[in-house]
Amino acid sequence: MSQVKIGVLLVNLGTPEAPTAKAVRKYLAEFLWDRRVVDVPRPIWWLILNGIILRFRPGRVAKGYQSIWTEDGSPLMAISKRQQRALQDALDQQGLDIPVELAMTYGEPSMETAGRNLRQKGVEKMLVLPLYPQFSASTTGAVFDRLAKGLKRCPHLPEMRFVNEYHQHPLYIQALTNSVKEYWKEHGKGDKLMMSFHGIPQRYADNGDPYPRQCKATADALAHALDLKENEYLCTFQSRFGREEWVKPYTDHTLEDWGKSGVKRVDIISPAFSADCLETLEELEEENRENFLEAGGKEYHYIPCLNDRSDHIEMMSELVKTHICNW
Ligand SMILES: C=CC1=C(C)c2cc3[nH]c(cc4nc(cc5[nH]c(cc1n2)c(C)c5CCC(=O)O)C(CCC(=O)O)=C4C)c(C)c3C=C
Ligand SMILES: [Fe+2]
Ligand SMILES: [Fe+2]
Repeated sequence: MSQVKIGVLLVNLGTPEAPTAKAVRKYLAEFLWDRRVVDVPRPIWWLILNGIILRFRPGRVAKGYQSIWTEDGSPLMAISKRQQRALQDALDQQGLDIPVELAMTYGEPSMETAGRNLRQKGVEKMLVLPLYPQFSASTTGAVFDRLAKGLKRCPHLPEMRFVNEYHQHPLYIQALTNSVKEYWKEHGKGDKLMMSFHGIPQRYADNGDPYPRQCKATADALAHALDLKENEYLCTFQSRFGREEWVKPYTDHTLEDWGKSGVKRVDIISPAFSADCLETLEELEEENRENFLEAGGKEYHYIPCLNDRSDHIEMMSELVKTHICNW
């Protein structure tokens, strides 16, 4: 390894500062104005976003955040901070002098704040690790854009490396496998394992976004590691937004079909999220549970995200070491 100091920038999406309509409006206004997320031409989108979405959605979504909010704030933020500290400890314990900072694509801590902190610690080479196992232009691509924007006025750029994805990394698949096996050991095994990934519009996939293909590859690798037969698991997509078609099969529709067709127990895991968040704790734990049970299902088991599990942190540490090799 070189003598020049290397630092790690861990990045996730961002979350509202409070579970209030005002804070959610501020968050959604920034997030949904990003062309990587919504690519509708700006004048039309400005009217829809400001005239409709930011008027009605924040109040409803704030109620969702209220139902999952913790003493340490939004789960996504609290867990991301724990991940940052745990990765820092893991690198320290290996005798590696590599500072780790956390940044969010939207809101705080911003790329500017985190970058400044790394610079103050003497970092000249920066490894950017977006915590999205599957590459999507709407998430990983947005990290890249936001980073470039944050560095626009920087007079001396750090040298950079960027982790695009790790959807089939053996330690990622291993950590997912461990979490499912541990869950089954404690709670027994369901009739089916649903692997529910956050969706994207089908049009984005048609235009070349590799995300759904990588989600399916993750799902198959996990099923293989768990020794599941084809009819024992399914890769589905959740969290639709807007009216256009999103990648299928849809999580909610599938759960309804399964409930109606006599599937008694479903176990559900969401491998695209490195930390539990609104989309898992509210949409999967609460909303979709109800969908399945109302359709006739009997038992619904949500398996938590990898969060700050030690095997997840070990995977991050290995990713860091591999990507800084010969630098
Ligand atoms: C895991 C990867 C994610 C992809 C891919 C993704 C794509 C994507 N998302 C939206 C719109 C919304 N997503 C929202 C919440 C949200 N999304 C992700 C991750 C991915 N999104 C996370 C981790 C979260 C939760 C944040 C939290 O605070 O807990 C929301 C906000 C909630 C709501 O209003 O429903 C929106 C909106 C689009 C349009 C998109 C792909 C184009
Ligand atoms: Fe999203
Ligand atoms: Fe959602």
